[in-house]
Amino acid sequence: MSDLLEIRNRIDAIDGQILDLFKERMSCAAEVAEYKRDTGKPVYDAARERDNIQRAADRAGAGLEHYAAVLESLLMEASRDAQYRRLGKSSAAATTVAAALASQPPYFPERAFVACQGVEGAYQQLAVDRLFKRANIAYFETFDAVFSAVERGIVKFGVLPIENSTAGSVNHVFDLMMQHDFHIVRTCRLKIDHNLLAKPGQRKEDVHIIYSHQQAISQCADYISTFPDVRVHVTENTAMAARMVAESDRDDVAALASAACADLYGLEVLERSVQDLQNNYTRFACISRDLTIYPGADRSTLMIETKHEPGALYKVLARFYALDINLVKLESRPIPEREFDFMFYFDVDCPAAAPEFQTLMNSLSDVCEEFRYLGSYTEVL
Ligand SMILES: O=C(O)C(=O)C[C@]1(C(=O)O)C=C[C@@H](O)C=C1
Repeated sequence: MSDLLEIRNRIDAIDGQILDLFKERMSCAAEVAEYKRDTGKPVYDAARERDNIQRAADRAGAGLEHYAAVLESLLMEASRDAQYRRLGKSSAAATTVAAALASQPPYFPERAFVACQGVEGAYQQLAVDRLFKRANIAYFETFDAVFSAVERGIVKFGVLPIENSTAGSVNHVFDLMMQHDFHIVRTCRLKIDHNLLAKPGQRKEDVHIIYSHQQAISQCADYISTFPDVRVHVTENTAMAARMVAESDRDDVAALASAACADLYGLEVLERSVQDLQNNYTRFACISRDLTIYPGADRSTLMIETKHEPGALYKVLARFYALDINLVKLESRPIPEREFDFMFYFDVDCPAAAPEFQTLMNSLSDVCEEFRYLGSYTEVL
């Protein structure tokens, strides 16, 4: 058996040779970039890349072809990246981000006219209060109406729930994102405590109907299962549920809603914090029609449609990896009227002004079918 140290010495020597060749390859890339500057040829050449990958796989032979293909892709990834940097080429998305950064306002507004779904007391309203010091709130019946109000300029901002730590993403909101034009300018995270609310004097033992929003029902599923005989009614939001209980002439109904709703609708809290997991948080997005990047924006959201081929998502992820950009959320939603085609939402952790973010914006279109930049923002905790 060979000595480990001796094998490692051989590996080090091989790595040295590979690195020398890598540097040589990268200086060829620089020459190619100059050629492309003079001729106006695009940096990305899909046919050439396909041939290179095939050649590498064939040459590596059985058992190694996959590794060789991945290695060749990574080499070309680095080559493309260096070429983009050298040429200082700016994609439409990178230009948009640069322009927004150049006209950055000094701070996030304290007062605003804001749209949210539901009625007074809904968690969205609590999120608006977390995001703005003083907000005039316009309530709409649906999430779609909130997007439309922002899109049409009726309000400057809209606030929508996007994900919950217990029940997951608010799929409906993600689906609507595909249909509307908007930007995310801030997000916030709110601790959510659901309470069992009923009319004064009502006993928990007599409750036979519970009203609440689907998300709250999911977050309290174990609690609801402790009621021996109860029917669950889904409402548009939790505050609506509280209002229905207050207006009902029955004496066996209760709502799962915020404690604020008890005061608002003259109800009593029969039981506090009844969600299954005490660590229950919801993230809300503050959207606006215009792209504004406020100071401190260190998170961005991208909507990406990948090619329908093996490794398509991997190539996008490799871009983040190559630029050392951390991914904090990845969500996929089916694209309507297309069979098993998906839209991916990525939240990335990277200051909007960082050079690697500019590089990302410049090079994403090479590895995906389409992408939309939804904005860069700060998350308020
Ligand atoms: O051959 C080219 O046109 C290059 O730009 C070089 C290279 C490579 O590194 O091999 C890089 C990018 C292209 O997409 C194809 C190939």
